[in-house]
Amino acid sequence: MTEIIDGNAVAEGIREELTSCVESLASDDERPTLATVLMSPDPASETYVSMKQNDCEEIGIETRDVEIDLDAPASDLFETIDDLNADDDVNAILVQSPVPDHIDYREVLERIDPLKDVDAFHPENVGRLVAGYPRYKPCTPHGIQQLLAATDVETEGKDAVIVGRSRIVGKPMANLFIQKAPGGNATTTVCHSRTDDLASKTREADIVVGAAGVPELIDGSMLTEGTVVIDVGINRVDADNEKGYELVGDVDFESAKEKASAITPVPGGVGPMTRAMLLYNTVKATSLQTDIDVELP
Ligand SMILES: Nc1nc2c(c(=O)[nH]1)N[C@@H](CN(C=O)c1ccc(C(=O)N[C@@H](CCC(=O)O)C(=O)O)cc1)CN2
Repeated sequence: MTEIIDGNAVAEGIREELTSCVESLASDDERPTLATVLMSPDPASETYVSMKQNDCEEIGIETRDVEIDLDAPASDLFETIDDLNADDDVNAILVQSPVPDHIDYREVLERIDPLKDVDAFHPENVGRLVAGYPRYKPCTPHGIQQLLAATDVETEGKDAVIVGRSRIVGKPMANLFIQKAPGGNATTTVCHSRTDDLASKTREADIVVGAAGVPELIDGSMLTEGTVVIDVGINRVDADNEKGYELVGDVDFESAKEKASAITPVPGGVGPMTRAMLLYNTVKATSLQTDIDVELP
């Protein structure tokens, strides 16, 4: 029987545990605050940011919501980040990606105070992760580690194949999988658009992580019986319904399900975990900044 991994349920459990951390910080007058900055040409970004704000509200994290016009100069965004860096009441900053073409995303990431960088995309935080002593783990790959743990999937000694080499998912996922730590110790291959014969790589895997941003790139014919399949893709494809689109993963769910021992759906798999781990990092950021210990899940 294939297990359908319920990301909403695992995320709900994590939110419940984080609620007591938030209350403990708040009882010391240090209620965590997350600032979200939205200047994104992707219509989906507004939805993601508002979901993140709702999650914060649910567990008692305060939010600051900044929206910047798409055609505003880069200096507007940089001044916003500077102000949030300097604001002692703000513990965590997130600039939703993608940003418009006239903004240098690298400059954005380098501008955010690394202690408030709850996406963990600042070079200092990336460096710490690569070196093996992460301050914050990037939300999506951390969420995947938590999903695998909740499903009792052992990574140690397993062959993990990641399809996609993005800054947000592919690269940090590989770094977490190769760490000498729980949820790591996997023999890890990173595939990408120039990989020859992708199917020959995915067929060798015990765990496949689809994170290429290509709808239904990975199908059942590319998998071996018993593989654990984690689908990171959240692609909006045109559909004849009220919204005008439907969400499709990087994995062809129906055919992959026939081979997988466990598989994440889209929606309801990795997406809710990305949001839950943002809350986790916001709580951790507040704890680090205030020297108040909390017991993170
Ligand atoms: N600054 C960041 N930008 C982006 C990140 C990120 O981690 N940090 N990741 C992605 C998008 N993303 C988070 O921002 C994200 C995408 C989707 C979901 C989610 O919960 N999806 C739901 C379905 C939502 C829907 O109905 O459209 C699901 O899969 O069930 C959460 C976070 C790019 N940008």
